[in-house]
Amino acid sequence: MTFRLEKLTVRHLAAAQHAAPALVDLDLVVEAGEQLALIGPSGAGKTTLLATLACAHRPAQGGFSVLGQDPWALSQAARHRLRARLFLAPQAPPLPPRQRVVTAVLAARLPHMTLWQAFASLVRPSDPDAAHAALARFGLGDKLYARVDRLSGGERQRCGLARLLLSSAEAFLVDEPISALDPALSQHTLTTLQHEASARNATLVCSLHQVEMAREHFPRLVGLRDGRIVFDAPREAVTDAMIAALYENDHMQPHPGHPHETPERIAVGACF
Ligand SMILES: Nc1ncnc2c1ncn2[C@@H]1O[C@H](COP(=O)(O)OP(=O)(O)OP(=O)(O)O)[C@@H](O)[C@H]1O
Repeated sequence: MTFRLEKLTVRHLAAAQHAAPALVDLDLVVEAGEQLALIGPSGAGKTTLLATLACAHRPAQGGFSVLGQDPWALSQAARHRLRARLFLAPQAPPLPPRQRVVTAVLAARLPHMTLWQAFASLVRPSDPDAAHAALARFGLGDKLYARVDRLSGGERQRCGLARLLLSSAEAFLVDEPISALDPALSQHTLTTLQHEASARNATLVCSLHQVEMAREHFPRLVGLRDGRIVFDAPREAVTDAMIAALYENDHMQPHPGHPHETPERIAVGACF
């Protein structure tokens, strides 16, 4: 089993005291190698849930285990090792400006390097062929030596996903990976992520705003709204009425427009 949540409640540290928790009483079990999509309106809690699974938010209440361990009962060093077995791909990867794409992609391996190897890899990319192969799978083979601040939004997004291919993570937590991509690239990107997860029997939890893509690609759909799980079902069991209810009056809800947790808090490059 990769994740087990029992009556899990999560509050943002920066949230007002009277504010409702971002996640409330969540019960969720995700088995090793499962692929599921998180869907739900803006502010539902999808990003918070992914960051919680990545051990970036300490839950306020409830039971939580990751790969058989309670991350918050571990020492900091042990939790760091546990995080290195997970990969969180944020919607907008925090790539350092002026860095070359090759260096940014190879940073996925930093958690498994010694300090000396990590330093040396910043000066001279350790394995450009591997970075090229990962980028090529997302159609970015020609950007190996481009500067990350000269990439388009969609290219940056795919550069962040190329990192995932180089990590040795057992679970991929991917936040809206196709929000900046056109329909053809979206299909290709989701398929690539899913193939990679299947090939290494990694768990894949992916938040998506494109409900039809979620239904087409993922065998299990979890609908979140107001921090609660509204449904958790195989795609065949998810009806149009359930989707309509999940998003009902969504257009009336203001977009939260909040800053997410800072990259520093989540980890360098959000790649553990
Ligand atoms: N850093 C933060 N500080 C305080 N509150 C936050 C923070 N990040 C999110 N929230 C609040 O937590 C709740 C869940 O937000 P979250 O970003 O997880 O939703 P989401 O489903 O990912 O939304 P979207 O689809 O718009 O990205 C919202 O009420 C939001 O305002």
